[in-house]
Amino acid sequence: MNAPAGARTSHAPTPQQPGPTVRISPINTAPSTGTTPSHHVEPQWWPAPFAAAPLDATVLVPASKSLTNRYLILAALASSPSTIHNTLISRDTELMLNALEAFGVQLERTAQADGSTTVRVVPPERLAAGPLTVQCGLAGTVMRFVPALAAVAGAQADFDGDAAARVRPMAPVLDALAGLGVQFSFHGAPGMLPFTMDARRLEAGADVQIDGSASSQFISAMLLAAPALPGGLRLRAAEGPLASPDHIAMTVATLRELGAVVDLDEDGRGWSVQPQRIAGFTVTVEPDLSNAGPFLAAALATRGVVRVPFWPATTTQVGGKWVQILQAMGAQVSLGADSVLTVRGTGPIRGIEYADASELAPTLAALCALADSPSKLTGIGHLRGHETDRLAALQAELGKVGVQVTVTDDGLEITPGPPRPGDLDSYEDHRMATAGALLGLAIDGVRVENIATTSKTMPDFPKQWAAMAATAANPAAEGSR
Ligand SMILES: O=C(O)C1=C[C@@H](OP(=O)(O)O)[C@@H](O)[C@H](O)C1
Ligand SMILES: C=C(OP(=O)(O)O)C(=O)O
Repeated sequence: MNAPAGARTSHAPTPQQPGPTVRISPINTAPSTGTTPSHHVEPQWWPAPFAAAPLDATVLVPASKSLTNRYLILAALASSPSTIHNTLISRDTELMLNALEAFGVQLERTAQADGSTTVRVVPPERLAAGPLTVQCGLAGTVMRFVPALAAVAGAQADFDGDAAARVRPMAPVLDALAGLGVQFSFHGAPGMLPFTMDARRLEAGADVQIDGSASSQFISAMLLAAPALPGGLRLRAAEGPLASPDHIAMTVATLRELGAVVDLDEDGRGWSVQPQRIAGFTVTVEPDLSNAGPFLAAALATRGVVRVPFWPATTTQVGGKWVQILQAMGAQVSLGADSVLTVRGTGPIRGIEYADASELAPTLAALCALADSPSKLTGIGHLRGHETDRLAALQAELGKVGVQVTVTDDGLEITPGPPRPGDLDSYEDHRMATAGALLGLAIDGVRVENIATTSKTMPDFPKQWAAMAATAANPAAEGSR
């Protein structure tokens, strides 16, 4: 992964010919009305497709949110233009693209013949220092990563997001930036959105300590900005568990891939990043392996076959762990020389004990709900601060379909029972919505509220899910992009 700066790094096939440059209509980034408590909206119920027979589908999964938003931040900080092939276009990445434009970054989108989008990122000589406004929606990567970018820009910036974003933890990354001389004024609860920051007196950092127990994104934010900070950065995690450690490793790998020099302390809890201007780069974003999860799990849930093309041979995505997880739960999994991952469900689903599932947890919990034995998920206490309190949400929603869920200090114990139909709430949480879809595939009579919330990372989810489910009735049909 240690390619020289500016090297082409290829993860998935690069679109062959650039198509015409067009302005692609942006995904709606406005808060959905359901997040505004004062505004009553009728719930939109989506009848989840039920598969009465095994699936036989191939699903083209769109690009990774986590990699797209990391590459976008690093392209904004680069010394020359970058080209990001297979950029994810979804609510979270539109919010990031909008934020970059506020800092004077020029973006040129090209629609490719294969349906993917290439974004050329042209950073300004100096990032704009505002005053400017950043709308974070419910995107953790925007609300945590962009304040660090604003610090590097020496900017004055207002940050806000959805109602649900205003209760997501922020303080550790803001404290770390305050340690570098950034000033904050909070307009709601201290340490939370909305706030105004003033980074005009940014200082070179000595050692910075950061609490990484509520989200890995605090550490990732500081590391992504680190090469551009005066003097680089020496960062140590404070005592306590590290949330979603795979995402920190992804950040380090992405920085190194683009030529940054990052040294890791022996205990894995400290990072030294040298100051440097990263050169512009060309990359192709991998498919989102976390979003592949519900589709792959569907093979197990229906004792069918699901294939995902362009599966990377090696990856830093936590979703790469689906291979081991699904095998442990009873699936046959193979990765062909053609990079197609094939998952086959042939028998009952086995329960699992699993640590650090991170963003895979809602889908995994739904699969555990369909198993023939209990499961235990640990290392996910911090999911209380995700798009919603996912531990409470999973307990409530799995309970509706007959599953007993105990919430522990750092996870969930899941004991399946006789399944029953139910109406499942999604809490403005894309992964609760996709977990509901998976349950509905196996349990007849499930409806999911506000399936459109999947636009956070996968706007075509309902269409692709329906196409996959339709292969149960007609084994010749293929799930389509
Ligand atoms: O850096 C990232 O891209 C992410 C880090 C993780 O956040 P947490 O550490 O808050 O779990 C993950 O859950 C989120 O979906 C994406
Ligand atoms: C936790 C998630 O998102 P975010 O990047 O908003 O934290 C997620 O996608 O599961």
